[in-house]
Amino acid sequence: MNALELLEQSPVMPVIVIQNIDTAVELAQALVAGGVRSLEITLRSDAALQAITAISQEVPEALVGVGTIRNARQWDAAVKAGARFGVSPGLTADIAAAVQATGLPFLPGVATASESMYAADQGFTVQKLFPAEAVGGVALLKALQGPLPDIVFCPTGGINAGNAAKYLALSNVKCVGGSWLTPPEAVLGQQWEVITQLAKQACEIR
Ligand SMILES: O=C(O)C(=O)C[C@H](O)[C@H](O)COP(=O)(O)O
Repeated sequence: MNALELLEQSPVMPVIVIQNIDTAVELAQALVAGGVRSLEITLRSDAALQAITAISQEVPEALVGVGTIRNARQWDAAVKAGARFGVSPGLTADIAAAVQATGLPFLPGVATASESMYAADQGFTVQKLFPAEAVGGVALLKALQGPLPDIVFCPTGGINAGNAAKYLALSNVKCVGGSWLTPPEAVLGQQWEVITQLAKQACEIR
């Protein structure tokens, strides 16, 4: 699977923080039950790598990736743990080289035309616009379409059920990312039906 095919899996990619390893597998199952297969597990918690391994072993329908990659060591560790794609808030030369060595789909974060051009130069033409709402959102994406028509974006940061459709209507957007499918209180309270409903609603946006 390449990065474009990854974005075509569902209109929303959940950005997930696993605080308690015991919730990882059931959370993944709840999202998959709602039709969301590609799961970005961020490296923002100590349980993240363990969660990536547990989900990749126990939820075969899920496509598990890693988020918040900030250096090449983290990428290598996540791939070893079972991550099949990666997402980063930005891009460094070291990360680009480490990702290229694995050949796995990867969405580098960009916030400006120059960053987008740098990432494309490194071979990444499918990118995450981050933090989407803060850096210009829909207006910025429309403006980038003229000079950078071949770049495809997954905007993330400040996107929710209320504004996702505006993004998904743009021709240079194939998917949006967001944490709203996994509200911490629903995850900690193990309200899996709530998560499944949020995932179902997300699949209907467009
Ligand atoms: O952790 C990462 O990998 C990031 O780069 C940032 C996240 O994608 C956004 O923080 C999600 O944004 P919200 O949906 O507004 O919560």
